[in-house]
Amino acid sequence: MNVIEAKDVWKKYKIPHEKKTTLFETLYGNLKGNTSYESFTALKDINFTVKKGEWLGIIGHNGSGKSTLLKIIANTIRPTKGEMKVNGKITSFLELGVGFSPDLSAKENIIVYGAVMGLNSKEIESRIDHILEFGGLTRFKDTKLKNFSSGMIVRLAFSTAIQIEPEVLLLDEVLAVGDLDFQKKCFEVFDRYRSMDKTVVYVSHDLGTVQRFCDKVLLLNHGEQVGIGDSEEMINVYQSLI
Ligand SMILES: Nc1ncnc2c1ncn2[C@@H]1O[C@H](COP(=O)(O)OP(=O)(O)OP(=O)(O)O)[C@@H](O)[C@H]1O
Repeated sequence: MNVIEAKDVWKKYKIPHEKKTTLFETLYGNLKGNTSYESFTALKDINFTVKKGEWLGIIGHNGSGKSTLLKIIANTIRPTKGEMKVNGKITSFLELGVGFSPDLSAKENIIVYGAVMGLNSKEIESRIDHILEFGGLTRFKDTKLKNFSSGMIVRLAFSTAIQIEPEVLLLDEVLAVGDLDFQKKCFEVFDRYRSMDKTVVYVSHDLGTVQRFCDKVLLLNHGEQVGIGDSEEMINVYQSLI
């Protein structure tokens, strides 16, 4: 069964030409209607499928369109052309951090997120301690998120996401924010996910983990799909582009 299906997906962004630095310039420019836009194509004709239980890696240089593609899968942005179909309860790592509220404590954010993901209060309660422990954040359970470092927020986001156990998980550079201890814990979870038939889309510059965990890899270059296939083969193609 295909969990994710991308068909002829294109994404174009509109980039304003003039740089407006003040509110007056922005309003005045808009009134005059003289803002000109340039179209930038971030993704060109992307096609792939991901089956249940498969791990798809997405690799490519900075700006090649990886995060844009992940956002389209997560349905936070829409493709300009084409179609992205997703079957299953999806947790986007990108969205998760964004959904957190800075004025709530770590514990309160977990409760809100769990409720949004459809868990009842008993199910949430039983997971809170483990989530905080996994993220190394037990001491900070009553601290408001606005007092967290960006790394702590990402750790809380990831720990919450994996405990909620989504069917499809989108991961963007999760390991980049953690220390070695956190990375080790992530690998344990990744191993568990692989044995549990979870579907994962993993965007990373860390080619070692991509090769270790992904069944297949999509290589992007300047928004174009260079290829999709065997992880080792695609990593070799990527390295030959450098
Ligand atoms: N909202 C936006 N408006 C205009 N251009 C954008 C927007 N978001 C992304 N882009 C452009 O689209 C291109 C692809 O960006 P994207 O973030 O998807 O790349 P990436 O492969 O994830 O990069 P990185 O490896 O640096 O995270 C970049 O050139 C970026 O500047």
